[in-house]
Amino acid sequence: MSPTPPSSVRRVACIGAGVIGGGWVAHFLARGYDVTAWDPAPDAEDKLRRLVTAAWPALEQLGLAEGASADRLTLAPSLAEAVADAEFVQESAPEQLELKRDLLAQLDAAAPPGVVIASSTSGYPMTDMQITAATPGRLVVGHPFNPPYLIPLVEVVGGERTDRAAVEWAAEFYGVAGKSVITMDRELPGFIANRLQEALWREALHMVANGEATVEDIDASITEGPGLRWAFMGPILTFALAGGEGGMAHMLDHFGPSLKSPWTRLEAPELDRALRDAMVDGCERAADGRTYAQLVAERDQGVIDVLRATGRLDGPAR
Ligand SMILES: NC(=O)C1=CN([C@@H]2O[C@H](COP(=O)(O)OP(=O)(O)OC[C@H]3O[C@@H](n4cnc5c(N)ncnc54)[C@H](O)[C@@H]3O)[C@@H](O)[C@H]2O)C=CC1
Ligand SMILES: C[N+](C)(C)CC(=O)CC(=O)[O-]
Repeated sequence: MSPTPPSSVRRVACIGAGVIGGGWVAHFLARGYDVTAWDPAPDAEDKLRRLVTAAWPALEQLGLAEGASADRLTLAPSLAEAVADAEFVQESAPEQLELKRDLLAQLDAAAPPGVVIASSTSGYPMTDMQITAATPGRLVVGHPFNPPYLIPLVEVVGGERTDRAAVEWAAEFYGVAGKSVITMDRELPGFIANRLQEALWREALHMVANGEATVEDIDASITEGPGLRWAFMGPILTFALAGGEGGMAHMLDHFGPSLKSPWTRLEAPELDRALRDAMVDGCERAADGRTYAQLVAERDQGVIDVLRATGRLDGPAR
């Protein structure tokens, strides 16, 4: 597969430098890689450098790799120049299927042979994105979580035409680069975590649309409730404890019937203007005057505190 073993990679290209591409750039810089970025927006370089500057204090707290420096970021004038000598490519362009198809085909044409190209897509199966690429075997999904420089998880999965070796190479590379990897052996829309998040998200939208709960109530129901447990113990093992000494068996026998009630609605609500406005207004109230930059700094410190408190600064919890 790739001409470079995962542990020898030094040069990474990040294509698309918005919220997630910029987060990947910050992560790879902090891990000591040389990073070349490309983004067609005229103000992309300013925004990217601002994002990296804002993230750097958090990254310093986590501990920078030897030689890591924000000065090792280069903005390339073209897509082809960005990937010309890359040893790994991370694509983070907008979530539009046609755009991703064209872009991945262009990246495949321009990147050195065998170099693995990963897409940050939040839910498209690679099978649907790789159809126009000349050598689709090296295209994988590497789905991160916001911000990629702090949230360890990456979900790795290939498409029908992806070589198994590319999936294995990507999983190993992300591990070397400090990520916590789940490798999936089949494609699911939304992968694992977004499928779960979407269920919660849909229920939240229904509650706001129907005036059943406010944005603030919904957020507090997670941060003051199950979210505290989920930071270190997953939802399934957590629920096993709900069965007391009887564990999951008692939990299912006791609460299984309520699954049929059902508590959830799970059909996507109509995202009409009224619901959109209610969500936006609710978030403004919840932000309570804090700017985007203040919220990012608060979130970053919160994630670091949780990682530290759960002993995960040096690797994933197991
Ligand atoms: N925002 C999030 O929380 C997460 C997003 N993702 C995925 O990451 C990808 C990027 O999303 P965001 O960073 O949120 O979007 P964004 O809108 O913040 O950034 C997208 C960037 O792509 C650039 N762009 C536009 N056309 C392009 C092209 N043809 N080639 C390269 N770059 C192009 C834009 O100028 C912009 O800077 C999407 O696939 C999304 O699903 C994945 C995990 C979380
Ligand atoms: C909102 N989102 C669906 C793009 C989020 C993700 O894909 C992962 C995350 O960061 O929660």
